[in-house]
Amino acid sequence: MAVLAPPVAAIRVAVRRALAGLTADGPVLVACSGGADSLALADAAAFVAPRLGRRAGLVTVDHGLQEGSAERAAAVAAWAVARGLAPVEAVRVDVAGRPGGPEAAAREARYEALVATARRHGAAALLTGHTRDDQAETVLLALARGAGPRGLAGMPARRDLGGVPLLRPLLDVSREQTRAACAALDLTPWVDPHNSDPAYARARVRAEALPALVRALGPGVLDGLARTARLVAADNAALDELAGAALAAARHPDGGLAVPELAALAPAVRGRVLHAWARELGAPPSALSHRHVAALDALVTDWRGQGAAYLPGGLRVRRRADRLLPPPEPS
Ligand SMILES: Nc1ncnc2c1ncn2[C@@H]1O[C@H](COP(=O)(O)OP(=O)(O)OP(=O)(O)O)[C@@H](O)[C@H]1O
Repeated sequence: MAVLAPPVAAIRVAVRRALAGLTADGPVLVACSGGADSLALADAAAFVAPRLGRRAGLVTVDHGLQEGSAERAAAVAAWAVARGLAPVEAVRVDVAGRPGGPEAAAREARYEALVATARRHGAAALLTGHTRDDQAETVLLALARGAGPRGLAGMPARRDLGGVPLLRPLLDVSREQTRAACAALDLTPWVDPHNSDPAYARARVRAEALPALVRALGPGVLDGLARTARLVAADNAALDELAGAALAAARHPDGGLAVPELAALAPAVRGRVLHAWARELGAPPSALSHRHVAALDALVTDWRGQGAAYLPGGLRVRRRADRLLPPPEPS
C-alpha cells in the first residue's frame, strides 16, 4: 500500500476537523483559485467530505483581469469535476466600476460571487485556503500599520459571510505543506503573478520581510505570529462580550448613550462600545478608524463643550448634558 505523504495527511486532518463542527445540511464549497493552497484544500475536501456524509463542491472565480484567466478557471473546474467534486462552478465577475483599487475591487467582486454561489447551492459552508503563512503576513502588516487588537487577531478560522459560514481550515498549515501536498498528489498549481508583484505590500512581506525575520530569528517566527493572532482573538472575544453588555447598559430610550455609564468603563471596553455603536448608527466598518472612535471618546472623557464628532457615512454625534445623541433621522 502506498504511504500517504505527511503534508497530504496533515491537510486532510485539518479539513476533517473543520467539517466535523458543521451541523447544517448541504454541500461545502471550496473557493479555489487553482493556487497551491486552495488546490490542496479542494483535494482534501474531495477526500474527507464524503467520509463525513457530505458533498464537497468547488467554485472558482474568473476576475477577467489577466490574460488567460478564463482558461485557468475552466481548467480548475475541469480538474474538480474529474476529482469528483460537485457542484462545480466557474463564475465570471465584472470588476470594472467598483470603488477602490483593482485589488480591492477584485476581492469585493470575488466574495460577492462566492457568497451568491454558496447561497444558490444551499451550501453549509464556504472554505478558503488561507494558510498559517497568510496569517503571519496579515499579523505583520497589522503590526506595521499600528492596528489594534482587532487587526492583530488576523483572520478568524470561522466567520459569517453574508449569512454563509466561511471556514479557513488551513490556518495551522504552512504554505510549504500545501506545496508539498500538491507535489505528492501530482497536482500542478497555478502561480498567481500578483503574489510576487512587488507593487503589493503583502507580496513584499512574503518575499522580503518574513524571510528576513526567519533568517534573523529562526523558523519559529511564522508559528509565533500565527499564535499571537489566536491569543489576541481569544482576548478580543472576551472584551467584545463585555462591550456588548456595557452598550446595552448605557442605552437610553431615545437612542443615545448615557455618558456616566460610558465614563465608568475601562478605556479598552469603552472604545469597543463606541465602535459598536458607530457601526449600529450606520458608519461603514471599513471606513471607521481609530480617529473616529477617539473623537467619540473625547465627547465622554475630554468634554469641553466641543462640537459634534463626525463619523464616516456623514454621521454626526453630539453630546447634550450627560448623553451622546445619535444623528438626527434624515428628513
Ligand atoms: N479566483 C478565485 N476563485 C475562487 N477562490 C479564490 C480565488 N482567489 C482566491 N480565492 C480564495 O481565497 C483564498 C485566498 O486567496 P489569496 O489570493 O489571498 O491567497 P493565495 O495564498 O494566493 O491562495 P491560493 O494559493 O489558494 O491561490 C484562496 O486560498 C482561495 O480559497
